Amino acid sequence: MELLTPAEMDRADLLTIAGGSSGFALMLHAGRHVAQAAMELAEPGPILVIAGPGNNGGDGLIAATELVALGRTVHVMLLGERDALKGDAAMAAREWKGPLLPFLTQSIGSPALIVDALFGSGLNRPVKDQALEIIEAVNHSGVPVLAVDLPSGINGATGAVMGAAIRARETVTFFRRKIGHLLLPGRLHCGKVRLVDIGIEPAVLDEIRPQAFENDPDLWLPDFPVPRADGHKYGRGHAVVVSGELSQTGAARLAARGALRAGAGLVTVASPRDALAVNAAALTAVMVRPVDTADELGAMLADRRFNAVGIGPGAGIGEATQGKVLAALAAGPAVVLDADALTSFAGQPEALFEAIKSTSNPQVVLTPHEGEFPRLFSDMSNKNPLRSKLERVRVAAQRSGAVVLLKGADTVVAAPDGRAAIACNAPPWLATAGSGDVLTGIIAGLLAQRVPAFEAACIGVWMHGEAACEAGPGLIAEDLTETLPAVHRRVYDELGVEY
Ligand SMILES: NC(=O)C1=CN([C@@H]2O[C@H](COP(=O)(O)OP(=O)(O)OC[C@H]3O[C@@H](n4cnc5c(N)ncnc54)[C@H](OP(=O)(O)O)[C@@H]3O)[C@@H](O)[C@H]2O)[C@@H](O)CC1
Ligand SMILES: Nc1ncnc2c1ncn2[C@@H]1O[C@H](COP(=O)(O)OP(=O)(O)O)[C@@H](O)[C@H]1O
Ligand SMILES: [K+]
Repeated sequence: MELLTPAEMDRADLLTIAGGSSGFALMLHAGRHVAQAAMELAEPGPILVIAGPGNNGGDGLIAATELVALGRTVHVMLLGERDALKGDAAMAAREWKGPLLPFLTQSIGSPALIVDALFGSGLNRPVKDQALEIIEAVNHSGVPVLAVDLPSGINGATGAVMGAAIRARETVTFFRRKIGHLLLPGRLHCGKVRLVDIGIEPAVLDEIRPQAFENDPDLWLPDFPVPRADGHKYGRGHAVVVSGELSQTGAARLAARGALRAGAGLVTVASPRDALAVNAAALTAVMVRPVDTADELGAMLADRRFNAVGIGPGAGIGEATQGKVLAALAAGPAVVLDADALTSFAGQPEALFEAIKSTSNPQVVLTPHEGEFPRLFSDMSNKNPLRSKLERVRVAAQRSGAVVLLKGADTVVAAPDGRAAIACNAPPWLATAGSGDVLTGIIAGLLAQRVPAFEAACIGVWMHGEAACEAGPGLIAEDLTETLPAVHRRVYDELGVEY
């Protein structure tokens, strides 16, 4: 499903109003949904609504009015003067007939639930002074919080904490989720996100054309590769994984098994001769082939049946790996570059980007983690607080000409054309040695089945996260390939494919 920036949400609002609805009607729907969620969440006892000076506060005041009508005791605190409210928020304030408590930490007390309607998508600077004190006091109170639209203090476009932010039990948001609900740290502040309909027609999206999506099957289901009844293994592609030296061959084997489990018809490990015996002894369904140099790899890949290559896990850092990367890009299969394949171009990323842009096959995926990413995009590290992870990855994709996948709990995949997907299905136990190697292999396996690069990266990330959920806590990288069949079955169920 599409993800919106606050600016895109404002356009959705304006297009709806231009179509004949009123802004206040949207606010009434929003406030009522918030009240409904509060009824479900609150234990018996009073409910405190903390309202801010804009329309987020307006939603809170409608919710407060509705909750009283539903028989609850409600207290309201307002930041600023009632008379200073404007537009729809001023109309909402006229609906609230009760008193307003002073905007002080002492007013919080110990309610059954706090409705956080302080700031939503209109947050435009770091919170300070009174608002900051209230946010911190709410977080310290231990009272469950229901956030309206966004936990106050979270930037809806970036997920950043602007000074301080509410930690909510649940967040009710309207029409479509915002990017800040998925990107960290925002996601961690939202609790469960409840998406409600407030009367905005999905048709407005035809005009807004959002380019960010949640990475879930809705986004790529038609591209999911399913073996054909009349097919054979050669029809499912032949992936190659490049192995490192004798002492570091395990990473390539993990990737190779990932490629096979992702559905590649055949997988071959291109192994240095001195590591051939160790690779051959540890592999069964995966084949091995001696390859020491970039020239040898190029010669092997001249056989176009090898249609996808994964390089990087355990490859070794330096000129030898650089050469193999350039040989793979020149040969024309789809390519996924990870780990050492990326680090080998640290300080000279232009050579890599040039090779990517001049390849005859534009299906190239880069899969850095946050440590590797600035080695290629030095001005785009996560130390730069002005750019969100989404923006950083989009810039990287545009600059490199490749699909870029930046790993983490909120893995972002972006294509050079601006499309981007944010994942939120990976459990924390996925952060374990070798799990990234398996991801490289899964993507290579999908590319071998001719899934386009953006979709291959998205499907790979999603399946990897699901495989980790399936394996559960205690997961080691080897488990991921073994739980992938259950993940395939789940996608088959969604596609209605019998098995
Ligand atoms: N769009 C839609 O379709 C719908 C939107 N709806 C709702 O409207 C919400 C957006 O409303 P919004 O635009 O009025 O912004 P909002 O979040 O209330 O904040 C703006 C106010 O806060 C202030 N302010 C900002 N930062 C501050 C700071 N750090 N510290 C202190 N003050 C700060 C800012 O002040 P100013 O910049 O003017 O000084 C202004 O007064 C959205 O989240 C959703 O809940 C729904 O009703 C349904 C339909
Ligand atoms: N906190 C987290 N929650 C969920 N997934 C995570 C988290 N941290 C890392 N991951 C995932 O774990 C994998 C680690 O990959 P990587 O850093 O390449 O490790 P390795 O090099 O050991 O294989 C990536 O898919 C990444 O997205
Ligand atoms: K809020």
